[in-house]
Order: sequence, then C-alpha cells, then structure tokens
Amino acid sequence: MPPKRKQSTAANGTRSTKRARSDGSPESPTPEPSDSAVSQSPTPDTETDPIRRPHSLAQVAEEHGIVLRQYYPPEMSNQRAAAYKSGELARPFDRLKSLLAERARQQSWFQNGKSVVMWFRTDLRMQDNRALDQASRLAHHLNVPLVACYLVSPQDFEAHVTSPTRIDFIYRHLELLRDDLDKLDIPLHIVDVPGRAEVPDTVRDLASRWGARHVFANYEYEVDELRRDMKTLDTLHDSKVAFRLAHDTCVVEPGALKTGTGNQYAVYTPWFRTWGRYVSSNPSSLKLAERPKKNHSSARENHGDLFGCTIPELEVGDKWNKDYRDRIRMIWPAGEGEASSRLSKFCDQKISDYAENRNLPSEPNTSSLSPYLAVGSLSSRTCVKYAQDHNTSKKMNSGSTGIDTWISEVAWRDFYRHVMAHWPYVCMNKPFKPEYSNIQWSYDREHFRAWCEGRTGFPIVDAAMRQMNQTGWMHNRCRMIVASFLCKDLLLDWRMGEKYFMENLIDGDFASNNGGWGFSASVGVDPQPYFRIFNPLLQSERFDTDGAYIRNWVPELKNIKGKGIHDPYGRGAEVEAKRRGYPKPLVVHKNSRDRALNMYKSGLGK
Ligand SMILES: Cc1cc2nc3c(=O)[nH]c(=O)nc-3n(C[C@H](O)[C@H](O)[C@H](O)COP(=O)(O)OP(=O)(O)OC[C@H]3O[C@@H](n4cnc5c(N)ncnc54)[C@H](O)[C@@H]3O)c2cc1C
Repeated sequence: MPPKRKQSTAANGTRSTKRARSDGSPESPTPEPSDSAVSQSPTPDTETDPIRRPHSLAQVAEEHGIVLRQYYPPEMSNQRAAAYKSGELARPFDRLKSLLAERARQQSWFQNGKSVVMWFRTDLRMQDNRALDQASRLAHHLNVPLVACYLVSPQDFEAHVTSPTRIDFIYRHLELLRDDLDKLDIPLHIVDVPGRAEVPDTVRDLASRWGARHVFANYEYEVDELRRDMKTLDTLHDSKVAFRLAHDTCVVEPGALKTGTGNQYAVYTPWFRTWGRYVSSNPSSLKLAERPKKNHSSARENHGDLFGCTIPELEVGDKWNKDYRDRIRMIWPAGEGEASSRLSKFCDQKISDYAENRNLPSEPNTSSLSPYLAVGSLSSRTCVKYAQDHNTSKKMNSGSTGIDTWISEVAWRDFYRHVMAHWPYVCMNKPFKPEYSNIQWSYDREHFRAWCEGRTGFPIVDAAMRQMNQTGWMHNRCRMIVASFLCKDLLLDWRMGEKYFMENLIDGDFASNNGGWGFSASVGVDPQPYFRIFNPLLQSERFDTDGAYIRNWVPELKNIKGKGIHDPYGRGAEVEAKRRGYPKPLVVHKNSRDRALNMYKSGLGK
C-alpha cells in the first residue's frame, strides 16, 4: 500500500517545487548518448549562450526558482535547442518510435505468459482507451488474465509541479477505476515508486511477478515520459517482455501532419485545416476503442491479493485544507461517468451557442471538461466524435458554427502536443524561439505575489486569479488576460506564471499550459508574426460587460455599479473600493505597454 502523500506548501500556498518536464536530469532514467556531443561539451560557448553566460539572465531565473539544477543540468542550452530544431539531434519522440520498431523486430521469442499487463498513466478510463482495448484483446486471445497497474511517483509529481488539486483528482479517479475494473474481475494494483528512476525496474518486477510477457500503455509525449519509456522498453526487452505503446491521447498522432514542404506546422490555422482533412479521410482516427472484456473468474483465485488495493490520499496541509478540499471535490466530482454526462449535457445545451458565448466568463458557457481530459477520464476522440454526431450532416464542417468551433478548440490540445513532440526543448524551460531567452524579465516578488493572490488592482485580473485559487480552474479568456498581464504589464518572467498555473490548476497539462503561456507571452508558436498586448480594461469591458464575473470573485467590488467595476480608481468608485480594502492598480497600463515593447525590442536586439 502506498503511504499517504504529503505536500509541502510554501507561505503563499504554492508547493515549493519546480516547473514542468525536465531534460535529462540526474534522475532522468535514460542516458543521453546521442545528445552528449552537443549538450555536455566541456567548453561551453559562454559568449553566445545566455544559459551559460556568467551572471546571465538565465541564472537570474534560476535564483527565482524557475530552473532548479537537480532537474535541469547545464546541458539545457540554446545550442541544444537549436540542434533539436535543425534535426541535428534526434528528438526523444522519434527515438522512442524507432526503438520500439527495432525491439519489435528483435522479438522472435514471443511467449504467451501467464497474464497481460495494462499500465495506466494519464488515461484513467475504461471507455475508448486504446492500450486497454489492445491489452484486453490479447489477454482474451491468450486466455490469460488482464492485470492493471498504476505507479504513484511522488518525484514525478514534484518535478512536474502537479497541483494538490490534480493529485487528489487522480486519486479519486483511481478509486472509481479500481471499482469499475473489479466488476470485470480485473485487478488494479497501485505501487508507490519513491524515486522516478526506479519506474522501469518496477514495471519489470511486476511483469515478472505476474508472469507477464506483454505490457501495454498509451504514449505520453513529454520529454521525461518519452525517456522513461525508452528505458522501460529496454529494461523489459532484456527480460523478454514486450512493451507496446498506443497513440491515444491525441485525435491525430504527433508527426502525422506535415506542411507542403514536409515540415511540422508552427501556425495553428493551416495546421487545423490539415488536421480536419486528415480526420475526414482517416475514419479510424475517430474509431472508439472497446471496453475491456471480463477476466475469467479464476483471476480472483490467482491474483486475489491484487484486488481491493488501498487508494493513496493527500494529507491535509496548508493550502490543501479540509474546506478547500471539500469545495474542490464538490465542484469536480471524479470519474468517467461524470465526464460523459458533462459532455452530453454540454453538447445538448451549450454547444450550438459556443462560438458566440465561449469568451464570456461569467456564465458556464464552455464544457468544463479540461480536468477530465487532463487525467484521461475522457478522450479527445470521444469529444470530437460525440460533437460531430450532433451535426446533422455528420461531417466535420457542416455549418454548425458552435460545433465546428468547439472541435477546433479541442484540436488545440493536439496542436500543442504535436509542437512539444517536434520541438522538445519547450519542455526544457526554453521559449519556442531561443532568441526570446535574451529578454530581461522582472522578478519583482511583490508584484508576483499580488498577481498570484488577485490583488493587482485590475479587477478582471484579480477575479480570474481568485477563480483559479478557489476552484482550481480558470476560464480560457481570463487565462489569456492574466498571462498577458503578468508578462506585458508586470514584465515578469512568463515561466513564473506558467509554474504557478501548474501548481494550482486541476487541469494542469504541460503541453496546453506551456502552449498557452508561450502564446500569451508571444514567445511560443503561432503568435510569432505579431506581438500583442492585451489592454486589461478593454478586455474586461468587452467580455465581462456588466461586471458579473468580477462581482462574483471580488466581493470588495460587489456594490459598485456601472463602468466603475472595471476600473474603480479611475472611474469614480474610489471611495467604495478604498473602504472595502481593494488595492490601487499596481501599474499604469499605458506606461507598462511602452516598457514591454522596449523590453521585447531590446531583448531581441531590434
Ligand atoms: C495561459 C494558458 C494556460 C492554459 N493552461 C491549460 C492547462 O494547463 N490545461 C488545459 O487543459 N488547458 C489549458 N489552457 C487552455 C484552455 O484555457 C483550457 O483548456 C480551457 O479553458 C478549459 O475549459 P473547458 O474545458 O471549458 O474548455 P472548452 O472551451 O469547452 O474546450 C474543450 C476542450 O478543448 C481543449 N482546449 C480548449 N482551448 C484550448 C487551448 N487554448 N489550448 C489547449 N486546449 C484547449 C481543452 O481540453 C478543453 O477542455 C490554457 C490556456 C492559456 C491561455
């Protein structure tokens, strides 16, 4: 039984961990022989590489906890990013794919084994789970039981800055998954793995204990996970156990869509057109996988000790106090049943007006499915298929703007995964364009704390941050507003915001979060040709016109009527705002805008 999880929390309620996916950390399971020529050069180019330059901006970022060296060794350089970009370095995704193919060719020793293993990761569901379907079919074919496992890795949670909210959500899903599998006489075994580097050996030991010759799982496309899987593949292979990975989390697998010149798209709109064509001409991409078959009842006799495992629990701590936990659990019930009912309710009631209403945060106009997609209790394939089936013509683009728009939003999830698999350095604290590393960000702690706590004096920003702090979720429009505000009004390093989001979101998902921050800070894919700075006041007036969203989340302003709600100190509501302790604006937007433009220009040498 895994021990209870304890989260260490800092004074501001955030976990004192670092940012998301790492790159070849000392604990990273797989050595990086092919990268070493570029990455581990004994004489780093300190002139041209800001990551290595003494007293560089990157070192400042490290001092502020963005890059922690126990996970990010110095090899994480601009030079290395450029080598990935040019293709000089093989991408982890491509390397895993070719290693899988190579190992499959070498497996002349195919054996049935006494069981088949399904390793659950970010796919906590029975419905439409490709690896689970494949594992179940093979177990049935070989007439052996299917045994499922889930590995709890606290170091991974820490390295990936997984929020307590999300960890609890995962645990709640595991409980339901265990009970659902139990009804099919399939045991779910949960193992605690203290060190992340021990994962491959643990999987091998489980397979050996259960006499399994086949382990199935779904691909995860983040760098750490790809490397873990390369190591697992070799470890299992050495023990004559086959490791099979299925593409499941994306509707279209990474690498499948190319520009006319055979490259990966960096701009969403043409990518999405190709995505739509691909899905239409490949009906299998929307073919839903079957639920697993029931095990023979002898599975209970042979693997009786594996049934009814204890589910880990988060210890109540600083932020994760009982009130907060109860609120989160009420807002976000776990399970694929809940995910399915949200999907059908949304498609029945909201989807047709989605295009007009999706940007209005005061009402629940969007699906609120992101937490379920993030833990994998719902597949994006199911979402697209279900939405498409609401189209009368059953075509991808049938004239229902609401449905088409929603599908195009779900596709953003695929897009960012494609980007991450092709440009893996986005997992390494690097902006998409390496030259953006030269921007001189601010690290003003007071400003950052005010932003985190929703006390900037910009009501729309504060409402949004408080929504996230209280519910673990934030509306998409507001995510863009607060992200733009952090890096273009406060001029803070966007990676501080990216990390804070991961520490607090229930739907924290590396690719979508990194993509969203990169987009908002103009350092990611897509917005490269232009540079935009949101005006928080105009955004507030446009998308929360009557101020209902602000009043809901900023109670100090609930009595303010009219336009003063968007800018109490600038529009005659100063007395009430002051009386209720609402802060004055931290900055003057116009001045910040000019400073941001200068900062970006000088960072880029323009
Ligand atoms: C700075 C920033 C950070 C973000 N961080 C995350 C994150 O950690 N996890 C996450 O799931 N989404 C993230 N997003 C994307 C988006 O804000 C959320 O997916 C969306 O708000 C979830 O609400 P919903 O489920 O009601 O979405 P809906 O509008 O109903 O959309 C349906 C689904 O499509 C996907 N989707 C929609 N918009 C996007 C998008 N822009 N990028 C990627 N996927 C999208 C989501 O899976 C979503 O659940 C971020 C966006 C920004 C701007």
